[in-house]
Amino acid sequence: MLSAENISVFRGERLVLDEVSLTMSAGEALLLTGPNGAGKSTLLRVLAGLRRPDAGRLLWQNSDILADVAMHAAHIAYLGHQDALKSGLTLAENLALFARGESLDDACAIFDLTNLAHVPVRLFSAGQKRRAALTRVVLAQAPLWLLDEPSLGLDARSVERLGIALAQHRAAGGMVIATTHVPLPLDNVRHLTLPGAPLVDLTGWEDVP
Ligand SMILES: Nc1ncnc2c1ncn2[C@@H]1O[C@H](COP(=O)(O)OP(=O)(O)OP(=O)(O)O)[C@@H](O)[C@H]1O
Repeated sequence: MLSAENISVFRGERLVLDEVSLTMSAGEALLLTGPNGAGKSTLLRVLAGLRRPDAGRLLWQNSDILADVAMHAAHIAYLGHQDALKSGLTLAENLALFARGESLDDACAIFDLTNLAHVPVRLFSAGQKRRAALTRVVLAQAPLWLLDEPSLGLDARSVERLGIALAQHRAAGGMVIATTHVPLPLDNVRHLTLPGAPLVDLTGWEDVP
């Protein structure tokens, strides 16, 4: 369903991803691992269509994703390091922006946020914000979840809930690609380890958006 072929990305003059390839089919899960700076988040952003690769091909059901990145947005739910919630709005208001007919009460219960439904998100703790952002991922009803360190800041019970959400998504034919530095509650998962640079080489360092 998703295929990435020989993806290369430069940041400044530095080759961050060097001909990375992967394929994903319905129900599969892939963990991206590797040291800090290896390019895991960069690869997720490329797969989300948020960053164009410098070389390589991205295919969704054999169609070129890069030819119509806007259309690809409907296939994915992306969770970055930032939780991308509107801090002045309550949780229910944030979720209402994404709900497609689902009950907001049911949505708030997925990560046990019912008691916070009408609290402005700016008052949430880091873990509560992460749970809210994960709720949004579930509500997106997208076949491909791209999750950058999804368990960051979660307590043990919330990690369990994440495991349930991931399993339900996969059982319904969904796919998951996640970066992580810690074990995630995922059965039957493949791993792709990005090697990272052997040395910190600041030659050619440049701030690139
Ligand atoms: N704005 C930027 N300009 C230039 N290079 C950058 C910029 N942001 C990140 N990089 C470089 O891109 C490389 C890949 O970063 P990326 O965030 O994808 O790594 P990562 O594997 O997700 O790391 P971590 O485990 O720390 O989250 C790093 O070597 C980093 O130095």
